[in-house]
Amino acid sequence: MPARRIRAGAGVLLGIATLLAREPLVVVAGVVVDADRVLAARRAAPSAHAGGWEFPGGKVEPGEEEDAALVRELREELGITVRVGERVGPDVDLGGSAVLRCRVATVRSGTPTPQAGDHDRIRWLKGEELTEVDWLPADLAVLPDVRALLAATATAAENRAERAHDDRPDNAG
Ligand SMILES: Nc1nc2c([nH]c(=O)n2[C@H]2C[C@H](O)[C@@H](COP(=O)(O)OP(=O)(O)OP(=O)(O)O)O2)c(=O)[nH]1
Repeated sequence: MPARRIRAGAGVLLGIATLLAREPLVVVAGVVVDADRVLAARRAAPSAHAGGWEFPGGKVEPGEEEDAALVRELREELGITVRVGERVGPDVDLGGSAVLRCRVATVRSGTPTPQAGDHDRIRWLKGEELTEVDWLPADLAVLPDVRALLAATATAAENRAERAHDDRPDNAG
């Protein structure tokens, strides 16, 4: 093989290796919604984060899909099985080449209950209650998008209820 082609191939490999090396660690967190409310969890550990409220989740392990990681974390931490949906808000820099990435989730089974000592309280919050808890700093960047999501969900539910009301035979014009 000519030296020029070997050098080109090595360059491509180096480029890929550099890109992989720069891939940040993703902490995937669930914006678990139920109608017009979202689930918030208070961290019990480690001490640097204890007392701070967050969207529950954890680190995506090497080779693991992001949504599978979120399903695993919420099962371990809260004993629920979730369906994972779209991303919410921006990736938030956590320092040390890690980012917080939030995804919508809905509960398929179970009732959220702190399991593994990671959390000591949970709350279901409406949009107007989001400021009632002391969020971890990174999560503040996601709150406007969470508020918008809850507002959109509430509007969609109202529209569905109105349509159902209009469709009832006794309301037919
Ligand atoms: N899960 C989660 N972590 C957050 C949020 N906001 C925030 O700054 N973090 C930080 C706290 C931690 O330093 C890091 C996530 O670590 P973690 O302890 O939840 O992850 P993990 O369950 O995989 O941890 P471990 O296996 O290493 O114990 O991200 C958030 O909303 N959810």
